[in-house]
Amino acid sequence: MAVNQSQLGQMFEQVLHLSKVDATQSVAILKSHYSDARTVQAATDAALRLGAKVYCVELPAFNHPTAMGNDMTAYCGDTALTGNIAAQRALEAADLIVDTMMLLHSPEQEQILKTGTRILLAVEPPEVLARMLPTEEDKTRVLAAAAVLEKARIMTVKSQAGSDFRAPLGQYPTVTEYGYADEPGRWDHWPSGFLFTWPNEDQAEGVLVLEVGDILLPFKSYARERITLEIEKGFVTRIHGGFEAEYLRDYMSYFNDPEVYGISHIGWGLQPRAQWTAMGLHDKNDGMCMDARAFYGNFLFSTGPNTEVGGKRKTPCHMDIALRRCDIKVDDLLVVAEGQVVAPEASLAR
Ligand SMILES: O=c1ccc(O)c[nH]1
Ligand SMILES: [Fe+2]
Repeated sequence: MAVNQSQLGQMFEQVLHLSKVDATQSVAILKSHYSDARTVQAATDAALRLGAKVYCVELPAFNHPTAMGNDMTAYCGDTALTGNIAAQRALEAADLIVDTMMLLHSPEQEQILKTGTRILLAVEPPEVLARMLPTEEDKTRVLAAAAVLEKARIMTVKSQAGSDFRAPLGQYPTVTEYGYADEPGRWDHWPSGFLFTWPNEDQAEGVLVLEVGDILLPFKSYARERITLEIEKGFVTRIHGGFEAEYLRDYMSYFNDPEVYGISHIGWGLQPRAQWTAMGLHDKNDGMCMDARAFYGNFLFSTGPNTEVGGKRKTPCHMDIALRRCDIKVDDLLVVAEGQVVAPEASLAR
């Protein structure tokens, strides 16, 4: 199926309106040659219709010689903006940046946000954007869960498969993603609908067991056999299982950087329109598979960079791993029970 340009333009108008775009605002459309032309056009037309002053910043693509695959989360940190001070200043001048080329997990993104500029990432295929068009109800639910997470001192995750993971919290902030950038200095991603934080440095510990069907990004694969990760002092120390464990070990060791094993963001999915099955219906080059990160009731954990919140780990290897059927507790509150969101009440999808 395909979204027509008129529909896509109307959707962008809705999301940019939620992102507080109006005649008082300037909007920069950040792109590179690989940006989706339909998305760039729709964002530009919508911002103009909302009365904003619109400009485009096009950057020559950046490719690191060691980067593998086309998923934009496969190589994090250095981007087409790295070192391009003039372009960064041009972007910092905007009230809102629609990012169609991916700055996420780069220090430059943090520097731009600190100036008060808002960033909305939109790199998924238009049809995926359409299926998960953000709503104010999404924001209400995600913020309700964030109110619990930001006060928590520990997150624990258990599962029938054998996961038994503990992450002391408090050193890092809670990050929410509800699909639009409506506050000064806010980054968000359309589509999304989940929340996360980072474990205190060097304190996460225990075992995470990927069960058959759990998702590994950027591989864009469903695990077909169990993979067991042992975590000590905030780092993955052992990865065991069969072929898929070997594949994960080999991939991570390729970067030849001990920091790739650090536990990065951890949280859970609250988007009922995101589907666990969606990844199986898309090609690997169709975006970054936000369905996997956002599907309702997942436990999403990740490894590698934590520069997004001022952490010291700037490493290019970023694994996002979504587990089903986990029990997730923040302090003593069970928020997800065997993959079903159970609390807080205001975070439940009706
Ligand atoms: O929306 C996103 C996308 C990727 C990621 O690593 C975090 N959040
Ligand atoms: Fe991630």
